[in-house]
Amino acid sequence: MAITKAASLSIRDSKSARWFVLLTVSFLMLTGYFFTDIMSPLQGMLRDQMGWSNSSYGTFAGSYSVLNVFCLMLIFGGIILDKAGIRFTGTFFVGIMIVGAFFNYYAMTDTFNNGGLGYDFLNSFLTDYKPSLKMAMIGYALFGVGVEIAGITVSRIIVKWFKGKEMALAMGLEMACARGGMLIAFSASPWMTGADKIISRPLAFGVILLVIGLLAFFVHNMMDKRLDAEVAADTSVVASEEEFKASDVFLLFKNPGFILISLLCVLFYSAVFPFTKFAPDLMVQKYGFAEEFSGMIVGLLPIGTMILTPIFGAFMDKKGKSASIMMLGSLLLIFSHTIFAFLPGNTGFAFAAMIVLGFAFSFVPAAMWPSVPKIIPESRLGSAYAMIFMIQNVGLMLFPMLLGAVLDSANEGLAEGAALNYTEPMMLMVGCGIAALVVAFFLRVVDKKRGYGLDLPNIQE
Ligand SMILES: NCCCC[C@H](NC(=O)[C@@H](N)CCCCN)C(=O)O
Repeated sequence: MAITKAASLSIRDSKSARWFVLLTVSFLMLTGYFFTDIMSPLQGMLRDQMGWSNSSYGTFAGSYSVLNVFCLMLIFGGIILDKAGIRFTGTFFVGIMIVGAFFNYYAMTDTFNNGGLGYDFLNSFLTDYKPSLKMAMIGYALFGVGVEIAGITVSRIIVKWFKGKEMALAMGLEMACARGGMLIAFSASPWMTGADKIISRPLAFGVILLVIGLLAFFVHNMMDKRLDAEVAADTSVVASEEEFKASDVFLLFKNPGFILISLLCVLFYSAVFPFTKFAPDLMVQKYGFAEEFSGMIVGLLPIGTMILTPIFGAFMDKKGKSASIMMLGSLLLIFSHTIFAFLPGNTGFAFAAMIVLGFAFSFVPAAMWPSVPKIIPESRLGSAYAMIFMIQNVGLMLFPMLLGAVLDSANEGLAEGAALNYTEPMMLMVGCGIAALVVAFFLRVVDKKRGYGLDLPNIQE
């Protein structure tokens, strides 16, 4: 439903109400991102205790996106969101997220690995893959559907409450909270396994946190219901019902701005999230950090972005320049990965590269997500975010698998106990950065030609 004219004040005009709504959904995303990265600093333990190779670990990390890509789950999610609304879609898919997380937890328990429910079945086929890996992949794939559609729903919620107001700041703050979840996962997960290194412990905590996130979403639902009731009762609001058709999804591809922003999204994020899956191990292997601290070094990345994303968001709300900032962010991405790939394994370089990556990972998301409503009409935003996420998920599926496979093949025949060489996997990341920069350049050109206003401020006076 697109609101074409709002005459009287509504609950969304109350600053405290809309910021409170933001708090509830941001907390939900924090819990989701926490679980997403909960296994990332445990790659070494998974190798030692579960017998997972680097390729197996990469396949697990990529399984996050398998259902999203092959079963088009994000497209269905976007259509459900546009048809059934925010409250139903959010609640249902947060539920899926919790179920998936529970399976992922179960895969790591002794109960399962000592022949628990499903073990024999999963052990009966594709015997090269451990049952723990298969069960974890089923869980993570379901979780990936839930958390991605929850993310699309949250983007839609922020547009609903903040359009024409502090939208980039709100999106920046929501992403900052989500990064807070990553930070806790990277720094706390290895410690949570305890002295006896029990992998299932942090996962159990993650499942409980997700349930609390669902409760926070219920609070949002109450506020959303009130806003909808106000809109329905306000006769001065003309709501134009644009009936959504599945074929509309294809219309998105007639829009060059949409194509370029989707491409930028997949290239940029493929060089960030898949990298973070391997980054703690990179810190151990290349820079010689202890396993317990490796996650904390990677945690510098979300810390930086938590501070910078809202600041850049607020800047773009007032001053604009989003298209140019996306180019700058892509350039910094190349610098950072070049340091990881080619400079010596000196800890100073590790910190420097992480800080540069922090700037890149703040610039591009802060500029890109609030740019989507400037390119796509509000009635199709659910489907547009869904399609962008779906294209992005192709990268999130392939790149961890590729990184794991390249890492294994580059280190074939390595002496027992010798450090893994990460140069080749990191060259892949540099390649993504270069391609992202080229796409960001064309996006800026197309913006100038078509007048999307990407370089204009978000706040309408
Ligand atoms: N309101 C902005 C939403 C996008 C934030 C963006 N998240 C994604 O792109 C997700 N599709 C992928 C998240 C993967 C890790 N959980 C972000 O920058 O985090």
